[in-house]
Order: sequence, then structure tokens, then C-alpha cells
Amino acid sequence: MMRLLRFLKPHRWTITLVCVLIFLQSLSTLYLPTLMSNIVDTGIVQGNIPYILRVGGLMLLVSIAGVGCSVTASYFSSGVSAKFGRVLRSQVFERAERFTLHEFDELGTSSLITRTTNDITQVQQLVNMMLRLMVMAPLTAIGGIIMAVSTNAQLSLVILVVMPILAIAIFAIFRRSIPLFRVMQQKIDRLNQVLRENLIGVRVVRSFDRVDYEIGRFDTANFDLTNTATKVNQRMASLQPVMMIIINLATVAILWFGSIRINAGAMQVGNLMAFIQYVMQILFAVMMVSMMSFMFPRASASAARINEVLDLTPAIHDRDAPTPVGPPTKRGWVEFEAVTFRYPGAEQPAVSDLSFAARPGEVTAIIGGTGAGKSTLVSLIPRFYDVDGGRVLVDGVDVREMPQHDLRARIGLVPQQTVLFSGTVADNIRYGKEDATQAEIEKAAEIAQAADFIKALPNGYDTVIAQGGLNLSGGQKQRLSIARALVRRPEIFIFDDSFSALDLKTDARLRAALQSEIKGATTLIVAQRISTVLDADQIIVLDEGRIAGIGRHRELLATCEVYREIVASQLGEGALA
Ligand SMILES: Nc1ncnc2c1ncn2[C@@H]1O[C@H](COP(=O)(O)OP(=O)(O)OP(=O)(O)O)[C@@H](O)[C@H]1O
Repeated sequence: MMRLLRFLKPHRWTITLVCVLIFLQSLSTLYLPTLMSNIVDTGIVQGNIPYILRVGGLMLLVSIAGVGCSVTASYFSSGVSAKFGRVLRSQVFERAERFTLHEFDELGTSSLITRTTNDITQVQQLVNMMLRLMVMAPLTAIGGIIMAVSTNAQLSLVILVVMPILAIAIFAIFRRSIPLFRVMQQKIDRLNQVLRENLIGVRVVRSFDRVDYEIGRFDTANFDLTNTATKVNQRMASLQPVMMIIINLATVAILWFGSIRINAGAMQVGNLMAFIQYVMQILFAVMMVSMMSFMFPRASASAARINEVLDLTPAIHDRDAPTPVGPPTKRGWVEFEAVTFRYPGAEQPAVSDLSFAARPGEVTAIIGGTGAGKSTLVSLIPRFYDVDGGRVLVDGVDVREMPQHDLRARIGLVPQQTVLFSGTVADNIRYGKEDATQAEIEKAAEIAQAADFIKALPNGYDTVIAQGGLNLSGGQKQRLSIARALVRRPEIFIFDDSFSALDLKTDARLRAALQSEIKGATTLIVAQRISTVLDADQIIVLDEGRIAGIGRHRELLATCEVYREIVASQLGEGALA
């Protein structure tokens, strides 16, 4: 928790102002019982009306000043804590943005969402409370003790007895509650996970008629969270009555011993009233601290989860050394040299000993059965993962020696799973190149065979895409995703099974348009369909993560058994002749 407080540093002057205001407010609170005691002992007992009015007026002014300080302090402390929350959210988000796919797997997407929202809110609320109480509570407690002792030292022995009892009661309750707070945040993660899966997979849920099952799954997670929350709240709720009993017993004890002293003529009524108020202030300060402590366990559990994100160093990061300059003749070259890569925890490498070169102006197709390692191969080029053996070179430079930004600026990737963002059609294409002109966007859409369907949309390029592109067909989404990569005009295009949702005619037209429009670029196409790779300059056949053959269609038909099997399975035995 303390480590997160470094984000408060820019607000130190506002925090100082809040502390000063709270200090003044606390002084006013401490001063009021003394004034009241004077009114009773001097004004009422002696029937001195002008004194009562004068001191009463002063009490009113002191109260108004105290309230003014309190309101202003609240205004500033809320502002500081809101800004603290905002900065923390951006820090967590920025860190998560730099995570590799491993780290996402490790933390879980739903948990990252909870950490960026709910967990930060917990810490933010505690900070707001802390800003106000860190001055008020000790000042009221210590000031209250001094004032109480100076009012009547002997009666102050009651405080000595009450305080340890209160402290033990609070400690005992917290000890039982704290472990449950971490569990509670994990239950919120789980609830978010079920909710997310359900909302994203709504079509599958409906089509498989699993609505009741999903409601059951959500209810289980919901009940689970409710049970834990109830348990925590029950434990924490016992704090209030326990404290009230102790405070009330303390009041009774003070009244008891105080009246004995008044009877003996050793104390005045006004003094006793002031003393009770001071004791109340002391116990109130303890209550405030315990209320803060009520939030503390949950917030510190949240802080630990936030720190976990902030402390997680992305496995892939840029080197400090300057980027080596590759040979000028190799612009756009992609080369694999004996590359091996294994996913963490996997027994077998996903790809082994891959060596090939993809050259500018050529189309390199990658084909193979499901799970053969095609997507893994292409994800090594933009350095989504680092290789375990060998090297991946782009422009003649090892990708690990290149700043990620420079590397990715050279690449236009069309992923296997289409992802569109909320915004218009044009916004989504412009995602590939921030400063793309309308003409560039339209050109990219034309090459991607998307122009016709975009023009048919109600507002053309300004049509708003529903969340995740729900108002478009699979093929339309894929073509927008292709246009997004095309508008970038990169050196290297990677199409990861990006033509699968297109009909054969559109697939062929698109590839023809690509060939004439992106002549100088290096193109890598991962494909399932033989028809997509037939004309490629080089076809890489993958089989269980290894290269089973490289060559043109005709060469592979003659030399590669795995390729022959794929061709036969898709085009029939006749195609082998
Ligand atoms: N994130 C991951 N974590 C662990 N293993 C993975 C991960 N992604 C893929 N794999 C494994 O790596 C192997 C290669 O997967 P990859 O996605 O590269 O295959 P592919 O040839 O693209 O398959 P498909 O054509 O079905 O998309 C598979 O055995 C798969 O189970």
C-alpha cells in the first residue's frame, strides 16, 4: 500500500493544505467543550447572561470556521484522491499494454480488468479517507487526552482503562476479517470472468441453448462472492456494537465517578460535561481510525494486486544498445535461422528448427494442418514471443535487437481472429495509419475488396461499427481488418489465415489486387486452402512444427509427401497428376 503512495507526490502542496485545514478544524473541535464548560460554570451558574451570549457567539464562530475548514479540506482531498486513482489506472493500463501474451495468460484478462477498476477504487477511497484522518485522528486523540487530563486528571484514569480494551477488541475483529478480503477480490475476478465469457460468447450460448446453464454458472459465482462478502461484513459489523458498548460504559463510568467528585465539591458540572465531550472525541478518533482500518485490509489486498501488475516486468523489452544497421539490400527481408520456440509449460516446441527467407516482392505461403505451428511461426516476426533457439531477422537485423516500435512499424498484420474497435468504418481502417487521408482509406478498402460493401452501408465510411463488429459479417470484418493493414503500406505483410471467411471468388480477386498493389512488399500468407497458396512464389509446408518442404506448388507436388496429402484431401487425387 505504502509503495503506491508515491503517486501522491505531485499533490504534496494540496495535501499540505488539506492537513492545515484539518488541523484548524481539529483545534476548533477541541476548543468547543472548554467554551461550553465556561458557559455552564461561569455563565449559567452565576446567571451572567452577557457572558453566555458572548461566549455562545464565539462558539458559533468557532463552529462555523471548523465546518468551513472541513468542507474545503473534503473538496481538495476528494480531488487529490480522484487524480491519484486516474494516474494509477493509467499506470496499470500502460503496463498491461506492454505485457507480452505470456503475462496476459499469467494474470488473466478478467483479473486485469478488476485490478484496473475495482481494486483501484478501493485504494482510492482509502487514500481519500487517509488524507482527512491522518491529521484529524491523532490530533483529536492526543489533544483530547491533554484537555481531558487538564480538566480532571483523576477522572482520566477511565481513559487508561477503556483504550486498551477498545484496541484489543478492534485487533481481534480485524484478525479474523483480513484474510477474507483477498479472497473477496478473487471472487470478483471470477464473477467478471464468467460475465465476460458469457457476453462475448452470447451467440454460442444461445445457439447451444445453454442460457440456463450460464445463469447457473453466474449464480454460483455470484453466491460465492455474496457469501464471502457477507462473512466479511458480519465480522466487521460486530465492530460497531462492540465499540458502542465500550463507549457507553465509559460514559457511565465517567458520570458515576464525576458525580461523586461533584458531590465532594472537587469538580464543577461544566467541567464534567466538557470532560465527557473530550472522552467522546478521543473515542471518536479511535473509531475513525478503526473505520479507516476497516477499509485498510481490503485496500491493502487491492494494493498488493495492483503492485503485482506494476512489478511484472514484460518478458520482452527493448535493449538499451543502439539498433544494428542491417545491409541496405535487405529491406523487407524476413529470415528464420534454425528457429525453435516452445510455449511456457508446453512439453514440445510449437516450432522447431525453422530456416527460410521471405523476400520482398515475393509471396511466401505457409500451409499445414491445424496445430502445425503456422500462427506461432508468424507471431515470432513481430516479436509477440521471443525464440528459444536460432534467430528471426527482419531487414537483416535480429528482431530482439530492434526497438519493438520500429519493428512493428515495418509490419502489417492481419490476425487470425478479426478484432475491430468501436468507431466508424473509416476509424477502423485508419487504425493502421493515424494520418491516413480519406483517399488512402478508400484505396486500401478497394484492394481489400471492401469498398463495395462499405458503400452499401447506411453511412458508408462513416457507419458506426457495433462493439466487436457485430453488425458486420465474418467476411466483411476480415476485409476491414485487411484494409487496416494495407493502409499502413508496410514492408512486410502477414496474413494469418485471413482469407478463410472469404468466398473463393473474393479470395482470388483480393490476392490478384494485392499482387498488383503491393508489389515491393514481403508477403507472408498463412492459409488452410490450397487454392490460396497455388500461385505463391514459395510455399512452406509445416508439419508438427517442422518444415516438411519448401518450394513452388509444382516442386512440392513432386517432392513433399505432406503437401501431396493436403492437395489430395482438398482438390482430389486428380490434382496430383
Ligand atoms: N498461447 C499458447 N499457449 C500454449 N500453447 C499454444 C498457444 N498457442 C498455440 N499453442 C500450441 O502450439 C501449437 C501450434 O499452434 P498454432 O496456433 O501455431 O497452430 P496453427 O498451425 O496456426 O493452427 P491453426 O491452423 O489451427 O490455427 C499447438 O499445439 C497449440 O496447442
